[in-house]
Amino acid sequence: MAQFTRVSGSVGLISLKNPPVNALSAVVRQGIVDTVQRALSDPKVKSVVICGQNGIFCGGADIKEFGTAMSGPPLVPMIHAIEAAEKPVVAAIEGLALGGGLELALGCHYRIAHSKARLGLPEVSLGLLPAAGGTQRLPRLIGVPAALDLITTGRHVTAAEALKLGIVDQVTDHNTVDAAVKFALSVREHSLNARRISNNLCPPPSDLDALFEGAMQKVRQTARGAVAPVACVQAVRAAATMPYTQGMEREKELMATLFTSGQARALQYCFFAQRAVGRWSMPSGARWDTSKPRPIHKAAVIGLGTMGRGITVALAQTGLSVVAVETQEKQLMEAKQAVSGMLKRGAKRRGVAPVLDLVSYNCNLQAVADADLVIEAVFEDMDLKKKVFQQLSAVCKPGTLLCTNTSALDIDHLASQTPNPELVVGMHFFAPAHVMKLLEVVYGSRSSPQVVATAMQLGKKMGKVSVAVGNCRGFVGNRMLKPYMEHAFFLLEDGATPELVDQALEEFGFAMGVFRMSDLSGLDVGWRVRKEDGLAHPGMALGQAARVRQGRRYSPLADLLCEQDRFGQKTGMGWYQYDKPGGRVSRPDPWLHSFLEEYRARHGLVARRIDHQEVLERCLYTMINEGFRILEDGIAAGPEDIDMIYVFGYGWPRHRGGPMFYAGMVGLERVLERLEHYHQAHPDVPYLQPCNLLRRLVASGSPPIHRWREVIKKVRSQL
Ligand SMILES: CC(C)(COP(=O)(O)OP(=O)(O)OC[C@H]1O[C@@H](n2cnc3c(N)ncnc32)[C@H](O)[C@@H]1OP(=O)(O)O)[C@@H](O)C(=O)NCCC(=O)NCCSC(=O)/C=C/CCCCCCCCCCCCC(=O)O
Repeated sequence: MAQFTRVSGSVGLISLKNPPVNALSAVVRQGIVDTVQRALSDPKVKSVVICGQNGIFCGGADIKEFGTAMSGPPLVPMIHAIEAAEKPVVAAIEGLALGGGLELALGCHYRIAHSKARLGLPEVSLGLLPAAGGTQRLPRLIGVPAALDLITTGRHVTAAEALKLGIVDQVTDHNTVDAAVKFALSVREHSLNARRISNNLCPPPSDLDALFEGAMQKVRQTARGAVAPVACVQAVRAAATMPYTQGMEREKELMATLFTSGQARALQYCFFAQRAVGRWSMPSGARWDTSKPRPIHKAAVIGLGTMGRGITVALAQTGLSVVAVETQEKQLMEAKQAVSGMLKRGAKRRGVAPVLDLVSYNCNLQAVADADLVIEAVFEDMDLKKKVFQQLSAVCKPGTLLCTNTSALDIDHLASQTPNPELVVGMHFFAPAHVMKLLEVVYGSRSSPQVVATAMQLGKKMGKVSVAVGNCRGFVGNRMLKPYMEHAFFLLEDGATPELVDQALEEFGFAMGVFRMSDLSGLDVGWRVRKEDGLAHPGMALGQAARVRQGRRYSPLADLLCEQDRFGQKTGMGWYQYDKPGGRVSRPDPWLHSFLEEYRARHGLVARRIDHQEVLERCLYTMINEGFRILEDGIAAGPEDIDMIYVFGYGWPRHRGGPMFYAGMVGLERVLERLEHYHQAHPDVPYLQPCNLLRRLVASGSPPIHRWREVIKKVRSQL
């Protein structure tokens, strides 16, 4: 709703009230329409201030309403009426003015912001564009280049930047509403014509065509198939080339195509899913709102390889004091230099002082004795990790949380090495750990809810999207990666090339195709795991049973490359070739193509034409099938958990919502039918066998994703 009061004799104060962010719901819009009308018709009111309650101006349109039938007064005429008012209207911007909130402010004649406020038009990240006049008013106010930047990236700006750009007229460190009221009193007699942004022309850029071509090229390169950034450029172009009324028509037309698109639905799903994963639960019934995190003042990191260094940086940047431990002096000094460099660069980027003093370095494990939480990040080797856990149990003060950064190992087994398994939890970071947004918090069968809550809260403080998952081989992310990668290998056997598979996946929107990703992370990582599992050892790939292991289809292709030291980028060759070891730019490798031909000939395989659809179906549907198994097993509480893990940790295109959301978009019947088809063709690949939960969802009429949990619950209760 919106409240009206008269203050300082002649200022009508309209206050938006819709906690937590004063989103412009139907009720709020109606409230604004009513109160503006009241202010304009009251002869005692000479000027108007619009503000938001609880220190927040407005977080924009109510995203929850997007999926429902529109009701209440529409935003565009509401903002036009404000702009057309004959009394000066001033926006008092505290906290946030985002999306429709900023568009409302742009319809006002003046804008006063608090110095701590943030402003932006983030609609693009919801698959939309600022369709309440934002694409037409902002370029007229601040010029095309700056408007293109804000609208196509959706980035928020500080009040200081907003002042510099010309979005706001004044910034205050004091009470914003008081400042706005004072300002409103001072301008009550002023002429408003020049203050109505829609009356003005866009400042003409020097070379319009080149500017928009450049902008279009940039968004196409970075958007990975997302359509909203492209529509944003088109809408701003309309502002630069058309009269306001026509520009508004174009804005509306472009918005109409986006509004009902699958991409907008996917991105809005991601917005809510990202928040939903914070409301975690465990199969025991423990939950986020009943489990209190423990205070952490001092943390420790054991093992300062790539992961340990990134974790140290991420922890220190939250303001925690960190003890970083590496057993060898030389490695410790190298790590110190690397961590200090990362902290300095990070601080420079964020315009703050580096927190070098928060990190102390030590070769002696005894130094962690008074830490509240220890993250072990030594080499991925169970025996080594067990030893570290035993030592930590002897050294740490009672009650210290013991966390392991493992990507697949058994948390329960590690916990059993300590006298207090309830204090053990997995914290699976993604490289580089100070940059990547995902954290899998892995609870074991005995992890206490309080420990899970602490790890989740720490993840949040580090700026991560933390997802609580159960303990199984590979947890969620890597467990689903296995069938995905395995299928990519099978596709090579069947006739594809790494380039073809990667192209299909990159056109789908993945940041990187599976083979390019494998070259980046190193083929030796998976090889070591397969050797430990008894699936690979030298010579095995050549024998009679080369393509069958443990009773199922197996592709030894990756093992054969490893046997030739083709570990990917680090050795300058893998699925692709590179200029030099450590090179980043991949090129197709003729050697690899001949190798594949010889391999197929040796095994009597006849290459056939594989198209992009087959690549996507086989790679993605097996991955999705495994996702359903994960839900069935209770390893993830809901599909949102899986989707956020893939969006934030594995380069899944956000505008496709995550693998489980994508399955719903494709249609669960279709996914089931294709899995059945491929399983019939490849009965020796168990991953292709559609899982029970998928069948049950289809049998239940393929409910929308927000209703899957009901079916999941039933399936789990029958296990
Ligand atoms: C920065 C934030 C605002 C706050 O962040 P933080 O403090 O960390 O808190 P959160 O946990 O994120 O949020 C707290 C809770 O608030 C909920 N929330 C936040 N913002 C919104 C919102 N805008 N709407 C609804 N709910 C919101 C959030 O979910 C949390 O709830 P819960 O605790 O999880 O329950 C941060 O939240 C943030 O970034 N928010 C999003 C800001 C944003 O993106 N704003 C822009 C919204 S889109 C917009 O404004 C669009 C405007 C133009 C609309 C024009 C309409 C014209 C329609 C034309 C249609 C033509 C089509 C015709 C088709 C046809 O023909 O049929």
